[in-house]
Amino acid sequence: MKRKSVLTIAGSDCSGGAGIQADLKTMLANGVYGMSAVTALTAQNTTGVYGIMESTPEFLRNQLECIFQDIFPDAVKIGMVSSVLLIEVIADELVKWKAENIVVDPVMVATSGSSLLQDEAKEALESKLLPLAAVITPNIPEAEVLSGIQIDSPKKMEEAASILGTRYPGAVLIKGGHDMNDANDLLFWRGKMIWFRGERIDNPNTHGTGCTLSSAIASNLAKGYGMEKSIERAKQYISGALGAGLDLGKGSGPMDHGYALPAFETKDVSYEEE
Ligand SMILES: Nc1ncnc2c1ncn2[C@@H]1O[C@H](COP(=O)(O)OP(=O)(O)OP(=O)(O)O)[C@@H](O)[C@H]1O
Ligand SMILES: Cc1ncc(CO)c(N)n1
Repeated sequence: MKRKSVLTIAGSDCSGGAGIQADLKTMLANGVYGMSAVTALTAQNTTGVYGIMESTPEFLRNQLECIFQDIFPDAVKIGMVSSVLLIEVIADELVKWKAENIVVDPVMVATSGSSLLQDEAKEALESKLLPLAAVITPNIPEAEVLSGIQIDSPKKMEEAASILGTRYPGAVLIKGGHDMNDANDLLFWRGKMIWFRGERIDNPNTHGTGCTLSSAIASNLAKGYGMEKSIERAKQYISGALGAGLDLGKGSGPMDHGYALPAFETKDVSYEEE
């Protein structure tokens, strides 16, 4: 039996809610075979990022070669890549292997406020990775940095999307999770603006929402859905994962990636604290 496969190139989150761990859980839940090339180990939890240890460029290349030579991914999601040399290796490998359906989440700052991108790497991200993407998925602060304009209204989101959509060949999805009123995301694609309306779910546990959305989009593209359908289904998935109301950790906790999975465990594994 064959299955569509997706590769994530991102950082590890030892607390399991974001990064590689969120990506692989999302891929499993969305019916694709997940693979990972680790760019960095992070020591983090729901309250913050306390350490980063990067992969060497050589070892990242080694991981990518192993993957592409063997199980060629139907889509690739790129998350945290914090240094210029790692960005160069990724761009080089993706071009060499003619990777398709590339989703770039330009991760700059974690939900907890910690920086995940070195200053000089921002330019490399812009010039080397964003041009390879079928879609880029900045949140509002990232879209402000990339477009150079301040975003304080839906009109400004449209302006930033159009600046980025004109600059890069792929689609641009600006995520509205940082808008406190609702959770509407804006897609600029092939000259059209398309709003994806999302009801804001009252849940403070949003660790890893960005990683999860981009992995769900990559999974859907791998399965052959078009761009709009892939985003629509990814939003449905993330709303379900947030709405499931998992509550773990002392800070902004993780979502329930497995909310829609038939689990092997038949006992009810959820419980309320006394
Ligand atoms: N409270 C919420 N209710 C419903 N949808 C939400 C909520 N918060 C975020 N989302 C959705 O989650 C997705 C990710 O958006 P967000 O802006 O949070 O990304 P991000 O900032 O990159 O995430 P991260 O916190 O992982 O860095 C978007 O589709 C957004 O609309
Ligand atoms: C490893 C990693 N990637 C991305 C994010 C952004 O949420 C995070 N917190 N950690």
